[in-house]
Amino acid sequence: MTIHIKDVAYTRLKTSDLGAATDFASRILGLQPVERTVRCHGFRSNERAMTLSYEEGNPGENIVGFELGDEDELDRAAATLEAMGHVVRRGSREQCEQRCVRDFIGFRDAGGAQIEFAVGLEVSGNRVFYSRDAGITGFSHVGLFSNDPIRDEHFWTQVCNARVSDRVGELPLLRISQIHHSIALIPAPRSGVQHINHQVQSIDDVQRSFALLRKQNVPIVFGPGRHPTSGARFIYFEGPDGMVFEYSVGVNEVDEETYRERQFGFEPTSFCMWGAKPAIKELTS
Ligand SMILES: O=C(O)c1cccc(O)c1O
Ligand SMILES: [Fe+2]
Repeated sequence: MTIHIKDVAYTRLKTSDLGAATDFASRILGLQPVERTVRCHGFRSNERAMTLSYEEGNPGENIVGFELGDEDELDRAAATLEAMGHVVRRGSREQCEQRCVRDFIGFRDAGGAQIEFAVGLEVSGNRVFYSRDAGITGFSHVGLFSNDPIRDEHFWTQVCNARVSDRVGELPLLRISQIHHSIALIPAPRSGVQHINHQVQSIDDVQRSFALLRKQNVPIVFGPGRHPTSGARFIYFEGPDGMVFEYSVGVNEVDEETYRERQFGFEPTSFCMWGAKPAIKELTS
């Protein structure tokens, strides 16, 4: 039975310098700090209590969490994954509290990426109070490294409910709702989170952040530009430990009845229709 993912929910990032990482998440990225223990700092970007966290550890060991419908769905997902040979861990009470969820399971996908499926994601009664006026409207998608995009696309689309919206060369953009994509699989000889996308309100916000990032000497690795695939106007920049962050606006919605996946060539114009060239090695070679 298909694992029905509702949404991408959170990323949990590890860093060797917690101070610098949390400073970046609030002062540059602009998220709202919400929880702070000695070892772990949480942030929010939408109605949910927590959508991103930093803790001390090996930066390669990041986690991405997805929302499932309910506990039955979670149990079925655990059974499906175990039948496929994955080792599935149930979240402890403490781990659930850290994530602001009622329950979750964690496993490594075939390429070794740490994935979590969670239910009962806590929502905050207070609207988000962003640390800076970046115009963020929410957490929207993740790029995941994949050392075998065909295998991983099969997992997300056959074992789970994702659909292919577009492919750029071997790089599939996968949707789990009407939004053009929530997961991008980036071919690379490694695993884990490659980039984290937040939507912003307008092209003005993209341009304002471009100026701010330059002033703050944050490496801009792509854009400002416009993706011909999703239609979004974007800018990508590099955060702590080499993690790439993207702001974008205007991601197309897909009509499930009439949409047909498209194949783009693996070339710069497929990533940006304005002529910007990515300084991200996985998007160039
Ligand atoms: O928005 C997109 O279409 C897109 C395409 C390639 C790579 C990305 O990160 C994207 O967000
Ligand atoms: Fe993206």
